[in-house]
Amino acid sequence: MAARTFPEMPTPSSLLSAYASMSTSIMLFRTMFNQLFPRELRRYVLNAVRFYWKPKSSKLTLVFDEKDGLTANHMFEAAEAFLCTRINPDSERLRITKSVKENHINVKFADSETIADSFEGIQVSWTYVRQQPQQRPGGDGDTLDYASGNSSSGRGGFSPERKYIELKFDKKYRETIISSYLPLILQRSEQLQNQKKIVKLHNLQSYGGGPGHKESVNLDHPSTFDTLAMDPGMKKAIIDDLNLFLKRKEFYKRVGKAWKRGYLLYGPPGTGKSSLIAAIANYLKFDIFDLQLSNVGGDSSLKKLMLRTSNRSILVIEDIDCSIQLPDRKGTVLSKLPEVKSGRDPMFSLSGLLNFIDGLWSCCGDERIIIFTTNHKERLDPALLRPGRMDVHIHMSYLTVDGFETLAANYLNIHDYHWRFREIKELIKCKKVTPAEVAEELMKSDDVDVVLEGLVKFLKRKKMEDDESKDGVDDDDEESEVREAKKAKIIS
Ligand SMILES: Nc1ncnc2c1ncn2[C@@H]1O[C@H](COP(=O)(O)OP(=O)(O)OP(=O)(O)O)[C@@H](O)[C@H]1O
Repeated sequence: MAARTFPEMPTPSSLLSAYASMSTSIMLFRTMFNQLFPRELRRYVLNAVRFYWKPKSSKLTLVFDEKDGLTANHMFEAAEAFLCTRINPDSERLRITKSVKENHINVKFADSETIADSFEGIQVSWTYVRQQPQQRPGGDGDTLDYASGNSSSGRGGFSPERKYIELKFDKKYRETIISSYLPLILQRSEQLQNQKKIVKLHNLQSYGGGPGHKESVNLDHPSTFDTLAMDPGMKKAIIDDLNLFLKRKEFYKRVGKAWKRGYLLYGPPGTGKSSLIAAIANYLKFDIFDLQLSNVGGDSSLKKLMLRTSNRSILVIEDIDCSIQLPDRKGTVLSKLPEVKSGRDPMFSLSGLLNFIDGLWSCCGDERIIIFTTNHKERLDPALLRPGRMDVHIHMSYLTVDGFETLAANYLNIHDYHWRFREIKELIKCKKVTPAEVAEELMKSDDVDVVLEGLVKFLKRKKMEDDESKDGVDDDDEESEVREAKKAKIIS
């Protein structure tokens, strides 16, 4: 068998000299390259190579910075509010906030947490990022104003803390996300803000208050449409009307009318006019501006007060017949201003007032509701009652059987039946009694049987007194209704 021959193996010294000459050539080439191509050109070429060779990402990231320059970025706030409703149950870190004025605790997602969401089948992921203040290059130990996040030096220094939210998704859904998902987030966050809104009661006074006088307080009135004792059909009609009003921004613009709605609430005292106003405010989350017309000196003072009201609010003028000079249908003045101070013009006509408010709100008012209340609808200027002036007239009447059931559920927690109900309902049907009177009877004890027995006695007594004093007085006379209800309120 012939012996196998191997090519001649390089010796270690020849390998070493080849390596040395190659290194020398590379160094020589590098030096020549550096000398021939300036640094900027080299960087440019390198970047170009990197750009074209880098694998392209299929993901797009949208960044919602907390601030847009010096102003708050509404999109950041909206995303933050929206994400509170999307927190994963297995989150490991959450932020908790609450301001003194808020009466609830906010649970928010914390830095570095990621939340997954989906929209029309598109998977997206949200990340909250908080960048600590960083020293800028060129800084030489400048101080940082932690309150404002500003550096005290113009050169270098610290960049302030930066908070932002990142939204990542597949690039091909860019249009859908920007034109549909983001508007949805804005809309949801508005709804959430609205739910949390604390309704305020503002007192519109032209003369200002004394020391310690508060112009606005939180409206703590618990009245809602659920707690209101009134005809269920009427309640539904009011809610539908409010909902329609809210939806009709474009409609009002199209027909060239101020986006406002006027309600006239009338009926005897104690039938729930104020409670209905509070229920409307709580339902819409609109602030209430209470205007005492008797305190208003004239047009200019009224204008100033009106300019203090805000959009999405209810302007309330209670007991309109007592606070303004009202000519009756024949033109004679029925009620006078309690006090006419010198220099003021007391001669407001309600129609004039409405014209004035219309004019003002057409140019600078949105989503406004105006509510007048009166115990004497028959005294109002007919011009005010014409269609188109006050859009809805609501008669708050005496307690009905349905209304009693609502009160029994609210005050006594009885939602179905009690053996006393039959007798009580019969008495309510044949005797005019206000919800306020019955509500007061229902609060007299914690014992349901004692309370209902007391109510039966009260209704019987009222019926007896009424039968005795009736003597030909017309029951339909609204004046007598009011007198009677007022008397009952004082006695109880
Ligand atoms: N319809 C109602 N439903 C529930 N509670 C009512 C109703 N009406 C009156 N009440 C009770 O009676 C109290 C007085 O009622 P409210 O002040 O709303 O009546 P009003 O019609 O505005 O009276 P006034 O004309 O004297 O201002 C309320 O705090 C509430 O507890």
